[in-house]
Amino acid sequence: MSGTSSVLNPPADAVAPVRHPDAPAPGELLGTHYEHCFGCGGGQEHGLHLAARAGEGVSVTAEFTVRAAHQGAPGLAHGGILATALDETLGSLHWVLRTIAVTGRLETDFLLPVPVDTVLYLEAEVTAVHGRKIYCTATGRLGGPDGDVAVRADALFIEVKVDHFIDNGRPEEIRAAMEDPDQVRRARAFEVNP
Ligand SMILES: CCCCCCCCCCCCCC(=O)SCCNC(=O)CCNC(=O)[C@H](O)C(C)(C)COP(=O)(O)OP(=O)(O)OC[C@H]1O[C@@H](n2cnc3c(N)ncnc32)[C@H](O)[C@@H]1OP(=O)(O)O
Repeated sequence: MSGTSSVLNPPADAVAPVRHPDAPAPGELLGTHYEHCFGCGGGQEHGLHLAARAGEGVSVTAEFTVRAAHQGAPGLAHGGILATALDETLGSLHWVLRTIAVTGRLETDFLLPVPVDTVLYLEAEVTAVHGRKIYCTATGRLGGPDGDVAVRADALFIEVKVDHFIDNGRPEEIRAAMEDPDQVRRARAFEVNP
C-alpha cells in the first residue's frame, strides 16, 4: 500500500514462505503461546483473548471481541488495542512457519472505528522471507470475514532463538515458563524443526 515504509517491501531475492510440514491443519485452533500473553493468554482478565486458527498456506485467521476494557473513545476500541490485535494475529503466523520471531516493525492503518461488543475478524499471511526477516500483512474486518476492512497492517518480524526470551525476560516469569514442560517443549520444537 502507498505510505508503507520501503523497509517493509521484501528485497528482490526474498523467497516465498513455506508452510512447515508439521504446521497445524487449516482450521485448527492454535491455542495460546503463553498463558499470560496480553494478546492470547487466558490468564489476563482484560487481555484480548484472541483466538487464532491455522489457515491455508502460510496464513492464519483470528477473532477478537472488543470489550469495555478495550475502549479509547467512549464506546470505541483504543487504537493501540487494535494494533495489538493485528500484532498478535501476525505473531500467530509463526505456528504455521514453526519459527520463533518477534515484531521488528509494525505499520498500521485505522480505516473505520471499531465499537465495543463487535467482533474483529482478522486474517494474516506471510508474504516473503529473507534470511531472518519475515514480511507479513494483516487485516481486521467488521461484520464477518468478508466484511469491511477496519484496520490493516504490514509488518516485519525477525526470527530469534529461544535465548532471546531467556536473556531478556524477567527472571520470575522465565523461571515459571521453563518449569512448564509444555512451554519448553513447544519452544524447543520451534527451534529444532527447520
Ligand atoms: C519461553 C519461550 C516462549 C516463546 C514464545 C514466543 C513468543 C511470540 C510472541 C508473539 C507476540 C506478538 C509479537 C510481539 O509483540 S513480539 C514483542 C515486540 N517486539 C520486540 O520486543 C522486539 C524487540 N527488538 C529486538 O529484540 C531486536 O531489535 C530484534 C530481535 C528484532 C533484532 O535484533 P537482532 O540483533 O537480532 O537483529 P539485527 O538488528 O541484526 O537485525 C536483523 C535484520 O533485521 C532488520 N531489522 C531489525 N529490526 C528492524 C526494524 N525495526 N525495521 C526494519 N528492519 C529491521 C535489520 O536491518 C537486519 O537486516 P539485514 O541487515 O539482515 O538485512
